[in-house]
Amino acid sequence: MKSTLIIVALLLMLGGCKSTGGPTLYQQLDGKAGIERLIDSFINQIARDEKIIHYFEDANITHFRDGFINHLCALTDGPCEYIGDDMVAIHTGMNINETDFNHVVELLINAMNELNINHTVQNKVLAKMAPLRAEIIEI
Ligand code: HEM
Repeated sequence: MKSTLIIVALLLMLGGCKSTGGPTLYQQLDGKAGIERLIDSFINQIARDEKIIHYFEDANITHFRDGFINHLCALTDGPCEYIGDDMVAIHTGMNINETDFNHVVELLINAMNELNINHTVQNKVLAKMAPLRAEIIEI
């Protein structure tokens, strides 16, 4: 738990770094099919989590799934254009605190572990997401 938080904090600082050459992160995640598997596992994690599920009480899960898949595809340099609302617009009013944000990141890590995604790739995914936290926490 503690080490996860330290890793997330470090990744926050690394968030601006770009990789050069080689397969895209999208390809390393096994493309669209891999991202779909990951988000399905992530949604299962959220559904089982008593601390987080209440945020999703009024959410349309199919819409959330499609939006998150598309967003992650674009974020990992895949062939997608995210056309949903921006992160601030979506999360405004949810009052997500830092603890819950970190917990959701842990659920995503659980999902990546469940799918045996290697830790180098996991860290790259987290590094892409870390800069978004300011657009999501306590807004
Ligand atoms: C870096 C972390 C996060 C990212 C990248 C992210 C991204 C997204 C995306 C792409 C969507 C769907 C957009 C669409 O409608 O097309 C979404 C929806 C949502 N997110 Fe997040 N999110 C993050 C963290 C969180 C956290 C920590 C929570 C709650 C604790 C949360 C709660 C929600 C909820 C409830 C919705 C559904 C809103 C609705 O449809 O009514 N998100 N998020």
